[in-house]
Amino acid sequence: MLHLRPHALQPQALQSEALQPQALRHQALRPQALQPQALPSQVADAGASRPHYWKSTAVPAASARRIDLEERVPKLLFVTPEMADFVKVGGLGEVSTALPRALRQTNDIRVLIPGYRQVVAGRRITEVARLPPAWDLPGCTIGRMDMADGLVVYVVLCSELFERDGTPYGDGRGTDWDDNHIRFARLSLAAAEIARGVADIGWRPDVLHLNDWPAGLTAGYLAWHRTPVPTVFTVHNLAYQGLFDAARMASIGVPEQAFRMEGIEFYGKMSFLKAGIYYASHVTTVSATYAREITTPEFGCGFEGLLRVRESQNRLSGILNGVDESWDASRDPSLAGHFDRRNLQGRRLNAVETREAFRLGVSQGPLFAIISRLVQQKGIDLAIEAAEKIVEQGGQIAVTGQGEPLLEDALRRLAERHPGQVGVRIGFDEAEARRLFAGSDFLLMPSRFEPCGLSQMFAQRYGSLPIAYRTGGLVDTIEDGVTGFLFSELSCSGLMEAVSRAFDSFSVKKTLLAMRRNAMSRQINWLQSARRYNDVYERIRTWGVSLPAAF
Ligand SMILES: Nc1ncnc2c1ncn2[C@@H]1O[C@H](COP(=O)(O)OP(=O)(O)O[C@H]2O[C@H](CO)[C@@H](O)[C@H](O)[C@H]2O)[C@@H](O)[C@H]1O
Repeated sequence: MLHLRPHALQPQALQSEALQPQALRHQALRPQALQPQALPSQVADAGASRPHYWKSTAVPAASARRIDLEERVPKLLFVTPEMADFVKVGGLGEVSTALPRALRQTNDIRVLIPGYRQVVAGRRITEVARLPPAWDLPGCTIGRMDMADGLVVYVVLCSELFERDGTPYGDGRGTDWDDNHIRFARLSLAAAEIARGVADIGWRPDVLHLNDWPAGLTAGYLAWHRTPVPTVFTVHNLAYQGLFDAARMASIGVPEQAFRMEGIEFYGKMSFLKAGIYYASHVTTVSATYAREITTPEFGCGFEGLLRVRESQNRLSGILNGVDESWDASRDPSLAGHFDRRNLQGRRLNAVETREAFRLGVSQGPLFAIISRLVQQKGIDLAIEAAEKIVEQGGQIAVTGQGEPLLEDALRRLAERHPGQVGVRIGFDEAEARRLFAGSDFLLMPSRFEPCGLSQMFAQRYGSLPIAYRTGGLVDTIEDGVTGFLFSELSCSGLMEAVSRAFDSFSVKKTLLAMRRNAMSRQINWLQSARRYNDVYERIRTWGVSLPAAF
């Protein structure tokens, strides 16, 4: 029996998520639900992506060797709702750009992403397969893009679902799309059908790597269709659960038997996140500490019981994210001044430019940065409280990010109260963020929970020392007093205790310089993460897939 309890950590964005009761539509379609039809044969240009050896039986010796090698390279489909090459809302977008590229060295990895406007606009895309409608999911086309560096990206083309103004998840003003269950079921079913070979794109993955709730239902479709393809489900943030009214199950082909605790039911709703956790062969999350934390009631958001079971089965691991090579202060084209850990002079130019951009006065005091999605998770309210004291002590603060309107407003008001001392730019400009990492002295990151966190690692790489709550990936990446500052009590006074130590270090230049150098010396890269993922892929391929008995 699993012990599930309501969770307290759900961000507001989710509370508005598609929970309105909806009539059970198209119930008559359900029996056919588990038998998606064969695809139409008009597959344009599929040959282009199909390895030649699939076409020919007479293979010359040299090609045979190549084929042998090709066949031994694992084929991975990486399914994600965002990718910074095209569009990102936060850290998942960064991961989806960097990790597949690191994994390319040892795998034939391809990415599958929805065809948002930002993905398809002005790009050359080759149609490789068509998928018919299923339940309330409209038909779609699978397109293929070859990125400049050779990475293959498949795109689920369905303009009525994906080509909208806004973010991948909503209108960009805080409201999620009401048909997100259809949109991400479409993505997930496309992934499952590629794995089954029903969507013949001339390539079939050995393993699927699914990311966050928008891809979670893939594992469910595979189980319900009895397709023994191993899957890894990565939780980037347990607080986003893809919760929808159970009345919507029929519209996306979720079988009735799946609506139970040993399935996708979660406190009377259906959860795409739970589909991923329950049906995937292996669950990973993005740091070792968060992997432990989510098995506890404090951080488990109600999934701790199931996650404890996965842990006991050796099917839960924490794999730390990396930092990609573009984070190199000696040659980053976004920076106003270049530097490295031996010569930090160039940092000053970034500080000057940042102070100008954020309308801060000239100052000898420390510059604190906040570079974040502006959501409850990130402890922005604590930072705002602490800001008053930081300014009193001679510090300045530059904030960039966007998110919940209430937090955006509170930050604007903070800047109005402290002209020249606090600068706030709502929105997100990657180059400006990089200059801020490179020009600030400290990064404020009092996240209430943090699965891994990338910003603290970017800050360290650019010599800005993170000040963070002792939680999740922050524990695994910040050494207190050496490469940043950690505090243990989640309150304004807890944060201020670490801020005081930061002020102290700022006044002793030798200490500050030593800490900056320590932080910049941290060796964290995506190849380390890729090796760990490879171990997981290898293990689940060896173990095979056990399908749930009920289906
Ligand atoms: N308004 C904005 N628009 C666009 N980009 C913005 C932005 N605000 C910040 N960013 C950028 O997004 C990234 C933030 O990544 P984080 O990992 O710190 O948090 P996030 O909560 O998004 O990611 C979740 O997934 C990642 C990836 O696994 C985990 O590290 C993390 O703990 C988890 O919460 C940084 O690259 C930052 O520069």
